[in-house]
Amino acid sequence: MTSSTAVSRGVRGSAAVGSRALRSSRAGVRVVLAVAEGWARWARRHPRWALGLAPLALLAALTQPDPKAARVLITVAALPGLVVAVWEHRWPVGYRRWLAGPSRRFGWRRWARRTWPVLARECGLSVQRNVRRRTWALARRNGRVQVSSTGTASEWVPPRLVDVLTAGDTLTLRVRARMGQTVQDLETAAPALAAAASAVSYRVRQWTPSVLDIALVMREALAATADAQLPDPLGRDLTVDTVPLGRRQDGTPWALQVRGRHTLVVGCSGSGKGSMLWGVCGGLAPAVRADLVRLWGVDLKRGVEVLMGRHLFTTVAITPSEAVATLTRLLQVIEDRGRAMAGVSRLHEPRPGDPLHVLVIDELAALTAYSDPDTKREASRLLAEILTQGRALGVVVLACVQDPRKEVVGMRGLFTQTIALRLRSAEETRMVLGDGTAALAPAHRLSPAAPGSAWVVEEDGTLDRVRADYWPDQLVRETAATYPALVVEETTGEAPVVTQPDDEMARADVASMPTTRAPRPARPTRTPRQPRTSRERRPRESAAPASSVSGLGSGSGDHGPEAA
Ligand SMILES: Nc1ncnc2c1ncn2[C@@H]1O[C@H](COP(=O)(O)OP(=O)(O)OP(=O)(O)O)[C@@H](O)[C@H]1O
Repeated sequence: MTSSTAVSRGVRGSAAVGSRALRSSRAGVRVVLAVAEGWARWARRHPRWALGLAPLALLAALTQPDPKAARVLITVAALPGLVVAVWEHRWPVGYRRWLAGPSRRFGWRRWARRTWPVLARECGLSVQRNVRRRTWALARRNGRVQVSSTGTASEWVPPRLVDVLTAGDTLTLRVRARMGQTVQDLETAAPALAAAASAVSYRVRQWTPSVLDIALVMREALAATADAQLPDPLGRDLTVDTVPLGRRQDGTPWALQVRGRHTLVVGCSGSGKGSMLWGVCGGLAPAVRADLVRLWGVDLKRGVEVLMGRHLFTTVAITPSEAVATLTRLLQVIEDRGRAMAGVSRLHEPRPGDPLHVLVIDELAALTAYSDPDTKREASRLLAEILTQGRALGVVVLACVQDPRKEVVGMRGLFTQTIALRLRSAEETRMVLGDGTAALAPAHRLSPAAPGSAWVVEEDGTLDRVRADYWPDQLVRETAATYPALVVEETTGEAPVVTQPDDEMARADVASMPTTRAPRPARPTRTPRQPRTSRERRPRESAAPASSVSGLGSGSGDHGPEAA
């Protein structure tokens, strides 16, 4: 018995010693991990320092008399920082995705949750209330023993922070208005919250009637220029609803709705209107090649901008009379299509041969404000008709202008979406984006160092900051050469000529163009085209436009003469 007890004691004793050793080694591992994590965080914020400290730690270790201490020194002082710094340097994308991004977002969430009571109070969202509190303590009062006592205390009551969400570079505070408060009160405090969080900008979105999302953009994702790429050929779905134009302020892609929208792009000189124009024209290029879209260009600044990608356009007008002829032709298209669609369809569906017509006007003011009175009057009348009737019939307008005043763009209100590039004043921002937007979407404060940046109004009424990708001249030429328009029309308003541009010729032509956007001395002369033989035409693509000489692109399929 004695021996078995001794044995069992011995076993228990050794087990206890073992488990103690295990516990202490686990604790040691936890300490090492905590130190490494702290190190990694520090090293992430200061990668160059971390990298610089590694040789110092190595030096210190080499001069250590005790080799064990030297090893510990190297491990603790240098290794985590070194690993992080090397990771960031060699694999920046993975580093940002797996370490820097999550750790940054974790920090934002923790900061928001911890500081919310103070944040809400300092930003004017909390109220002070007197509350009755019961405290539990034994006390003798008036000869009686009391277990608890009640008293009043004053405390700050913030609105409830329902959730804290992070995605990309955005920290979103989902806040429920407290009793007696409205979401407008929460919205008013958004600039102060953004400033307290050192956010680059913010946007608000009503989640429910009493809950507001305040999205704080914590890092500037739009600082760097991004070059556009040659668009991919059209997919099978043949859709032209939106065109990708660039990035949003949270780093996600930004696409513009084209079909069913008239777009007005406003920005002062050098703000990057060209990026928007080529973003749309270049983005639609594959659809142009499939005759799913036809681009009609009006550029009264001698065609400097639009002629850069001439092959993409069905027609280009560079004089006031040509512009009026172009607008007249488009109105004719609207009338023909309207007749064909009446009672059949209420919204035009583009298809090859029955395309979406996009009128692209580079400087609208040159047509509606600075041309001679007759042209001005006629052009404004025609454009107003196109803007009011064209949308559902598959004729949309994209116009760029520097000055948004009513005397310059009288039909400003007829555009269904606006893009505010850098503007000159808060007043202009209000004119372009609407009342009350100057504070929420300060387009007049966009940096001249970031051309192509703009504020846009989203479908749900929220405002977002975006930046268009840059279209260098070479890319414009290459895109035009790769996807030349199938149908080319003279600007005099004559019947369209269906052509199958010779790709080789187009490329050679493009290669010989000047490399900068220098004004051309004169418009390239074009010899009247001879009708082509049926063998030269593409059977399907040519059939529709050829038969629609007077009704260019007016409905096909279900609702158009081309259906026959
Ligand atoms: N998205 C962009 N990203 C970076 N740089 C850009 C971008 N868009 C334009 N830029 C730069 O800004 C310059 C001016 O752009 P752009 O010619 O498009 O301005 P604009 O608004 O059309 O001016 P203007 O009305 O005087 O013609 C360009 O030469 C280019 O260097």
